[in-house]
Amino acid sequence: MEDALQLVRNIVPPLTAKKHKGQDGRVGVVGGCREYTGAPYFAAISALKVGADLSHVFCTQEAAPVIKAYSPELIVHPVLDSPDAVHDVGKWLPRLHALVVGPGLGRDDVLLSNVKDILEASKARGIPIVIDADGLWLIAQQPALIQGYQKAVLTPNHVEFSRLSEAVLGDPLDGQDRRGAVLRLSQALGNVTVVQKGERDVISDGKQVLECSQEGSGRRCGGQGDLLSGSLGVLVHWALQAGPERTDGFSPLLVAAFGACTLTRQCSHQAFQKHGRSTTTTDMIAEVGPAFSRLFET
Ligand SMILES: NC(=O)C1=CN([C@@H]2O[C@H](COP(=O)(O)OP(=O)(O)OC[C@H]3O[C@@H](n4cnc5c(N)ncnc54)[C@H](OP(=O)(O)O)[C@@H]3O)[C@@H](O)[C@H]2O)[C@@H](O)CC1
Ligand SMILES: Nc1ncnc2c1ncn2[C@@H]1O[C@H](COP(=O)(O)OP(=O)(O)OP(=O)(O)O)[C@@H](O)[C@H]1O
Ligand SMILES: [Mg+2]
Repeated sequence: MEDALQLVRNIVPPLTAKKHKGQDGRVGVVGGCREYTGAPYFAAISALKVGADLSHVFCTQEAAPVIKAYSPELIVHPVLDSPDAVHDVGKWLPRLHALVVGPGLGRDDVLLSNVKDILEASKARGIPIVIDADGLWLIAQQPALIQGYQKAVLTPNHVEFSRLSEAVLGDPLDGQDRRGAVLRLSQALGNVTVVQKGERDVISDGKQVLECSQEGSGRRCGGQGDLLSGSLGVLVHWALQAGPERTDGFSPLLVAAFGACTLTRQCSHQAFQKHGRSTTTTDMIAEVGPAFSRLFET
């Protein structure tokens, strides 16, 4: 654990007067619909709190004013259900360092079809993509969408992992061998990085397996996974920018994923110490700064 933490510290960019706004990360979150506005907000604000300079949300028209009202810090585009959705998101892609696809996306067929085309356009540009929540639903329907794309990280929870495993390997989940199951899924997807969240988080790029057992808390309130995927959006950019020499031969995406898991669990731990059973994801987001300093700036 300590060795892997050091690798995360190695990818954190220094804060200097020589940089301009945007250099430490412009992240886009694709998600947010009538039912779910909290999830894309949690992901996008977490990216900012970890250290991205700009955080965009691409959501449906209806969700946009709600998400804007949560925070003046987010740039919110009400485009995902428009007939020109792919064009409207596509014109921002050249300016984005990473995309987080899925938090609060929902499962509407029109939205998923737009997201499919957005994924294709992002891959063509080589943009790193974190796929979570309903984005993983889409991947379970069409694994070919992400097959072999080495700049993708999937962040399934228990149920999402079983669904993917069934779709890709035809296997019901083997609960006994989580490391083997994650390794196999990653290999079958052509070395896409997979983060299986749970009591311990198991991470693999199809070659190596890391486990994160940082102390979290017993609270299982919704939104913690969104904090993880949003944080990972920034860390993936930082890790790729730092390159494999700073990650000691480990895949940069593996190191970024380990960082996001450790950070999320530490936020949960710190928030729980203050708020106990009433802890919510908003309390965890308030801990991102202190948790980050404690883990990665020592
Ligand atoms: N505030 C917001 O806007 C938030 C919005 N969110 C958004 O919601 C959308 C749907 O996402 P989702 O994760 O709720 O997925 P879904 O497939 O409906 O599965 C839910 C069911 O799966 C089960 N289950 C879950 N974990 C399990 C486990 N470890 N082990 C075993 N079972 C487990 C459990 O089933 P049950 O216990 O009821 O049988 C649970 O009810 C997505 O867009 C997401 O981003 C969330 O991000 C939260 C905050
Ligand atoms: N049993 C557990 N014990 C400790 N930590 C856990 C446990 N299950 C999940 N976590 C942690 O909670 C965070 C979110 O994981 P979870 O499985 O709840 O994601 P999720 O279901 O996608 O969340 P969301 O509600 O945001 O969709 C991860 O950092 C994970 O490490
Ligand atoms: Mg989730």
